[in-house]
Order: sequence, then structure tokens, then C-alpha cells
Amino acid sequence: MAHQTLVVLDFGSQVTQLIARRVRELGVYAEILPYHTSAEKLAARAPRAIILSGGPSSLYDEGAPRLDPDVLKLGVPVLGICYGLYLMVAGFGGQVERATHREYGPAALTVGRAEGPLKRLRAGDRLGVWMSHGDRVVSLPPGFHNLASSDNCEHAAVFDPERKLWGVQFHPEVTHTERGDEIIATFLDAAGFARDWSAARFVDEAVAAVQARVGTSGTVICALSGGVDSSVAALLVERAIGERLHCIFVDNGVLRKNEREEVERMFAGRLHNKLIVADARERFFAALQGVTDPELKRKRIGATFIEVFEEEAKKLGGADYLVQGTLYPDVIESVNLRGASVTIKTHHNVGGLPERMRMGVVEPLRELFKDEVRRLGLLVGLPEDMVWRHPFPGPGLAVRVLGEVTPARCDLLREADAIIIEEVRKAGLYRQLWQVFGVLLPVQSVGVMGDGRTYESALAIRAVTSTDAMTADWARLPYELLATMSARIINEVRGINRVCYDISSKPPATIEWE
Ligand SMILES: Nc1ncnc2c1ncn2[C@@H]1O[C@H](COP(=O)(O)OP(=O)(O)OP(=O)(O)O)[C@@H](O)[C@H]1O
Ligand SMILES: O=c1[nH]c(=O)c2[nH+]cn([C@@H]3O[C@H](COP(=O)(O)O)[C@@H](O)[C@H]3O)c2[nH]1
Ligand SMILES: NC(=O)CC[C@H](N)C(=O)O
Ligand SMILES: [Mg+2]
Repeated sequence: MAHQTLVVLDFGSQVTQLIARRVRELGVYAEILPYHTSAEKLAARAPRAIILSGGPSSLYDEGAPRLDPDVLKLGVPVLGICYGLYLMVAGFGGQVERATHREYGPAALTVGRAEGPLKRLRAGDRLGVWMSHGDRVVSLPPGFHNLASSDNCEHAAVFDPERKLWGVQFHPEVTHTERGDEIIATFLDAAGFARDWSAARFVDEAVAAVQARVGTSGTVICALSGGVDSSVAALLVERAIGERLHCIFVDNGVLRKNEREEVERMFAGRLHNKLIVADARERFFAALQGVTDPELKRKRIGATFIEVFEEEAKKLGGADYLVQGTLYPDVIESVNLRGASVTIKTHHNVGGLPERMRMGVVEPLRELFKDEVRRLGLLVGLPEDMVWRHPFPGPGLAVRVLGEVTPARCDLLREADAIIIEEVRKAGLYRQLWQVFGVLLPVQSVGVMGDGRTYESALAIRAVTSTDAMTADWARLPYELLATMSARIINEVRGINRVCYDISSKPPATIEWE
């Protein structure tokens, strides 16, 4: 493909993909490779520039990820962020040490020299940046200029014009850093990128890549949930191979109210082959019986999904490939993918297929974030209301019914959840929220209704704002709306007598409770 490329070497930061995504937003194709990629391999991809990500390790830890030193000698501009900065500085004889004051969160940067990454700023400017480090650079090798500092960090931005090495201690890739995108844009311009990348181009290349991957014969199935991810994936693959694609929707018993009917309606007439609806409710509840541990729930659900797909594939006379709408956040939080990040929770669809299935997996959106996928959705012709549906996790209500998942408890949650969504839509706030839903707690509390004593379940309302689910804040919903939701749930849903509002951000909490 004739587009220019930037390579991000991943040292295990939770936000590595944000770097790639910022770069793509600026019209440059970015690809992520593991930190141990050799200079030779890198050179074969002919990147015009390289970014070294941050990472959880300390440079002097045993087994800390290292960089092939020749990478810094390829002659293309390199930008090191945090851990990447340390590697660069240490690589040329500078010193990195454990800091006495760690910095996590916002910090004020003071610009000393407006060059390199800070070229678009002015000396003396103050900038709100986002930091996340426990180590710091204490001395720079010859050739490096110090450009900026913060209260707890002397070398917060550095530049070696000769060797084309750029380094920042703060994270320009996160939205909390002011003018972070300008800093990245300055780097891209210095590397001479023509900005030849776009979403339309992604569609063309993804279609071509699917064609090349699955060939000209054989059957392909798609796990279609009706969510924006798998819907976009399905439409992309259908563009590539037409009637060889069969989409399967699984009713796993832990769906939202009317979800199955809505998905059926949504895809009626939209696909070459009629949507296959697999009713697997009993099988899922059987697999979940007696299970309360969140990770075990997720694993059981993942395995059951696979069993169902396997059976449906058999009915079609076998399938060679399975299409999934996996996105990057599903991957980064689930597995130790390319480098050194930590497992937070096992997203149900990332576990990998059992050996016996012998189906290839096709995940055309694996590198993307939700809002990138939404833009693609509009481009491939999905209707607005579908593109803007809130994400709904594959394990569904099972990870929102804390404790054992039974049909009765799911019914309880489903009714309350429908009220929550209805009221949020009525208030005109649906589009502004990343997600809003109910969580049924494994807690009973005492109430008084109609002069009688009740001892029933408590429910939490969770509403968050976010742009990519990697970080999120609890939504400041109006009190009036909360009051309406609470009153309606307690009055209309028999079995719930108390409603709470979740006021935790991510991190340190996560969006889903399990
Ligand atoms: N009920 C289901 N039937 C078939 N496939 C499913 C179902 N639930 C999840 N999947 C598969 O698992 C993948 C991951 O689910 P996920 O919820 O992240 O994506 P989505 O449902 O496509 O989009 P969204 O995040 O907007 O809900 C889906 O893209 C789909 O391939
Ligand atoms: O397809 C999915 N399979 C899963 O197993 C899963 N778990 C969480 N989510 C969704 O991912 C986003 C981040 O969720 P957390 O902050 O709870 O990790 C939120 O949008 C969650 O709804 C999932 N999606
Ligand atoms: N964000 C980072 O790259 C952190 C690097 C290193 N773990 C530190 O604490 O300084
Ligand atoms: Mg979903």
C-alpha cells in the first residue's frame, strides 16, 4: 500500500494505542510493533518516523524492556514518551533515576526553549500537561537541549536536533495534555509526512486485506451483536466477499429489553444472507449456574459463545473464518499483547479460539477505537441511531448482575435498565453519555412500602462520559433525572427497593462492575 508509515514501538503503556490513534487523526498511518522489533525489521517497513511509547517498567528493573540500539541510528526522527524518553537518553549516556517525587496526573510545564516538540509554543509559556511517572531524567547526554520543566521534573521535554531525537516526559497523546495534538503534529511535520491517510482509505484497504486473507472460496461467519463494532465489521467483510458471509446473532439470555427483536428488525433486508438467530438462553444460564466470580463468568460465557458459533457453523456445512468486531480497548485490557501491559479483565471475545475449531479469525477493527469505528459506520452506510448506540459488552447483563446470574435476577435488572435508558433519552442526554445502565447488587436492604416492611435488592445506576473507554468519568446527571429514575424503578420494578448512583471514575474503577 502506497501510504507513508509511522511506527510506534510499544513498551507496554496502557495508552500506546492512543498514540497511534492521534497520529491517524492527523492523517498519518500508524502501526504498532512490539518493543523488541529489531532495527533491521523496522527498516524493512520504511517508517518515516518512530515513536517509543511509555511503559510500566523502571529502566533499571531486571528484565526491563530494551530497545535495539540501532533503532536510534536509522536516521529517521524518533520521539520518546516517558519510558521511551528514558531509553533514548540512557542510550546515549544520560542518567535516569527513581524520582523522590512521583507525578501522576496534571502538572504545569514551563517552556524554556521553544524548539523541537515545543516549536509552536513560546519561551515562558505555561502548559497543563498530564504526567505518569516515578522515574526521571537527571542528566542529558551531549547534543540534547533541555526545553521545558515542571515542578518535579527538570527535563520534561528534550531535543537533539543533530540526531533527530525528540523526548517528552509528559504524555501528549492524552486529551488532558493541552496542545498535545499540536506537539505530535509538529513531530509529524518535521518528519515530512504528506498526511495521506483517511477513514475512506481505511475502508478500501480493510476490504482489500479481507479479500487477500480469506481468498476466493469458503464460508465466513460473523458474530453479529448489533453493536456498532460487529455491525461495521460485518458490512466491511460483506463488501469484500458478498454472499459468502453469514451473520449469527446469539440470544444468550443476558441481553437488554427487546434487544433481540430490535437487532432482527435492524438487519432485515440489509444483508445478503438472512441473519441467523441462535437461541442459546438455556445453555448460557446452565453455564453460569452457581458462578459468582467475575473472571469465571467471563470465561464461561466466552466458551459458550464459541460452542454456539461452532454449532451454527456446522449447520452451514462448516466455516473457514469467523469475523469479530473486536476493538483495541478489548485487546489492551485483556491480554498481554505485544509487550508489557497488565491484564485488567478478560473481555469475552479475546480469549482465542479452541484448537478444534480451526477457523481463522478476522478482526478488521482490532487496531481501532470506538469513535473511529463510528465514523467508519457512517461511511459504510449504517443509520445514525445505530452508530450512536451505547456499547454493550458481550457478557451482557451477566457482568451487571453481581453474584449469581439467574433468569429472574436478569429480568429484574432488564426492567430497571429499560427505565434508566428511557429516562435518559427523554432528558435528551443519551448521545452525550458513553454508557448508562443499571447494575443489580448482591445486597438486600430494608425498606417500607405501603406501611409494610420490604427486604429487597439494591440497584446502582452507572452513567459515564468517555471518548474511548480507556478513561471515563461519572456523568453529572441532573438530580431531577436521578430522582425520576429512582422513583420509577422502585415503584415499577418489584424486587428493587433502593437505588444508588455510582460516582467512581476510571481509573481507578472500571466502567462495568465486573
Ligand atoms: N449476542 C451476540 N451475538 C453474536 N456475537 C456477539 C454477541 N455479543 C458479542 N458478540 C461478539 O463479540 C464482539 C465484542 O462485543 P462488543 O460488545 O465489544 O462489540 P459490539 O457488540 O459489536 O459493539 P458495542 O461495543 O457497540 O456493543 C462483537 O463485536 C461480536 O463479534
Ligand atoms: O465486548 C466486550 N466484552 C467484554 O467482555 C467487555 N467488558 C467490558 N466491556 C466494555 O468495554 C468498555 C470498558 O469497560 P471496563 O471499563 O469495564 O473495562 C465498556 O464500554 C464496557 O461496556 C466489554 N466489551
Ligand atoms: N508512563 C511511563 O512511561 C512510566 C515510566 C516508568 N515506569 C516511570 O514510572 O517513570
Ligand atoms: Mg456489544
